[in-house]
Parts: sequence; structure tokens; C-alpha cells
Amino acid sequence: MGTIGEAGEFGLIARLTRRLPPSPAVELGPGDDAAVIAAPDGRVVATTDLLVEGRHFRRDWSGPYDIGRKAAAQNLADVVAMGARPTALLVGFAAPAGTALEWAERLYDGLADECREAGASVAGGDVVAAPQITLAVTALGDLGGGEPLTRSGARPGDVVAVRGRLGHASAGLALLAGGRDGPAELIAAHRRPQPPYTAGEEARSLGATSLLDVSDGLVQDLGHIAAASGVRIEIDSSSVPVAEILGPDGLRHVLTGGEDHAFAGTFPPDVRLPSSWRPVGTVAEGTGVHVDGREPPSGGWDHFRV
Ligand SMILES: Nc1ncnc2c1ncn2[C@@H]1O[C@H](COP(=O)(O)OP(=O)(O)O)[C@@H](O)[C@H]1O
Ligand SMILES: Cc1ncc(C[n+]2csc(CCOP(=O)(O)OP(=O)(O)O)c2C)c(N)n1
Ligand SMILES: [Mg+2]
Ligand SMILES: [Mg+2]
Ligand SMILES: [Mg+2]
Repeated sequence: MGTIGEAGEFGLIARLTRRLPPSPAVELGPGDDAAVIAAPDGRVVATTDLLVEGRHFRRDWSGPYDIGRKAAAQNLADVVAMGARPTALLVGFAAPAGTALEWAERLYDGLADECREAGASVAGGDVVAAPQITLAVTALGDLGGGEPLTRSGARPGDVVAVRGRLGHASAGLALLAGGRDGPAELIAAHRRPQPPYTAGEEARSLGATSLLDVSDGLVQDLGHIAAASGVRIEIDSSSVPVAEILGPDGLRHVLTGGEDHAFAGTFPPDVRLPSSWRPVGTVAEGTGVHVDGREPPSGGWDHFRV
């Protein structure tokens, strides 16, 4: 039957989730940025992401404060990507017993400050000793009575637009991996993503038909909208914002680099986008993601194919 590595991250998820029973309370289950769970007095948006030392961060590349901010941001962004308001995090924290107490406290300062920025807090968690630092963060959110912005509502003719930095975290990671310590802005972007948390509300008020946060790479993540919506997404590379600071590999970082947690969505053809949203392409009939009319070379993060 092969290995998890052969299946890849998304093959693994598909194999696991088909074994799960349906539940009337699970209005939206695996497959989007977050789940939507019904409750007699409303509904809750829920999502979880792990951060593992050596995989998502290195302690010689990032301090505890930044790791805390990143752990919160990565999860809060998934709530916002559903068009919801983040309310609370639950934090599982595993660390070796020899970890400095101050390191753990700074981690929590980072979690706390990122929560403050998004209007949420930490409502509980768990701690356990383990050989490697691991954070398992669950984020919850409130739809305010509105409908969730899923990955499945894109329609041919829609405009594809992005809000937030793209390629910066990836360029910063490449610099660190190459033993460089600047430009500082890019290194900082790897250490601490800055998702524009108002994007969910903005997208909703602009009539967005789909929305997600870019964690694995713009092309790969738009591929999830294409697959869920049964459409093709066509990106025009000349419209994609490539900041000069990203250097000669800028377009590659923007198209395939994750972890900035920008937001990407689709909007009705007649949308009037404010300047914070950059149109980067259109939705067409078909499948997959094309860049300048062609299937782009593969790229984007898969945990089991690194
Ligand atoms: N172990 C798992 N069991 C059930 N569902 C999972 C599991 N891992 C991931 N998923 C689901 O698969 C979808 C894709 O996950 P992921 O790529 O991590 O989303 P995101 O990039 O938005 O965090 C999500 O809906 C997530 O809830
Ligand atoms: C030490 C280190 N190596 C590599 C990376 C690059 N990296 C790790 S995870 C990831 C993708 C995003 O994380 P993931 O767990 O897939 O989050 P999700 O897509 O579920 O939001 C990337 C680009 C990193 N951040 N740190
Ligand atoms: Mg997401
Ligand atoms: Mg995830
Ligand atoms: Mg991912």
C-alpha cells in the first residue's frame, strides 16, 4: 500500500479522512481552512495546525517570542480565511524538561501579543515533556451569523485577488539556509508572518466567492480553490506583486513560497477592489492553476515530500 511519503501530505489526508463518520454537527469538515461546527446556540469555526522544531522553526534562527507569534498567526489566519472573527486559541505545548522557563514565557508573550492583534486570547491548552519542542494550536472563531467563505465558491469569470505579503517568508528562509543575516525585513518575515487580519471581513464585504490563506505557496493553495470549486484559475504573472527586495528569484518565491499567510480569494467579475487587494488573475472553466496560460513547474510545500 506504500508509505505516507509516497502518498504525500494531501494524499495522506485524503486516505485518513475517508475513514471518518459523518456527524450532523459537522457542517463543514476536512478540506477547507477551518471546519464549521453547529451548536444549538450558534456555530463555531475551528482549525488546528502543528509547529514542530526543525520543521517549522529552528531555535537558532528564531527566538521564542517570534515562534509564539508565528504559532498564533498561522492558526488565526485560518479562522480569518473562513471570513470569521478569531475568538480563542487552545495551545498544546511539548518541550524537553531542560528548556529554560524564560524561553517558555517568551513564547507565551508572542502568542499573547499576536492574539491581541487579532482580538482573541488563549483559552486553555496542555503541556507535556517531549524530546522536541512542538506546538499544537487550535483556533476557534465566530462567523457573526454570516456564511463561511469556503474554497468551493469560485465561478468562471470571477477575479482572483490577493491581500498581504507574498514570497517574503520564503526569501527570508532561503537567506537563513544560506547562512546570511539580511536583508532584515526578509529574515523578520520568516520569523514572524503578518497576516492582514481584516482581510476576512473585507473579502466578505466585497462579495468574495472563495477565500484562503497562503501557507504552502500561492499556486499550490489556489489549486485547492480550483479543485474545491471545479474551476481553473489563471494567473497573469505580470499582475502578481513581486517586491523588489525579494531579488532575482522574487517571482519564484511569490508563486511557490508559503508562510506569509497572505489571503487569496475570488470575487465577482464586477467587483471594485480597494488598492490593498491586488488582482492577479481570473477564474475560468477547467481544472488546475495556470500561470501565463501554462501549467507552472511544481512547487509549494508538502510535509512528506521535502
Ligand atoms: N490529520 C487530519 N485529520 C483530519 N483532517 C485533516 C488532517 N490533517 C489535515 N486535515 C484537513 O485537511 C485540510 C487541509 O489541511 P491544511 O493543508 O493543513 O490546511 P491549511 O493549509 O489551511 O492549514 C484541512 O481542512 C484540514 O483540517
Ligand atoms: C526550519 C524550517 N525549515 C523549513 C521551513 C519551511 N516550511 C515549513 S512548514 C511550511 C509550510 C506551511 O506549514 P504547514 O504546516 O504546511 O501549515 P499549513 O499549510 O497547515 O497552514 C514551510 C514553507 C521552515 N519554516 N522552517
Ligand atoms: Mg489555510
Ligand atoms: Mg493546516
Ligand atoms: Mg501546509
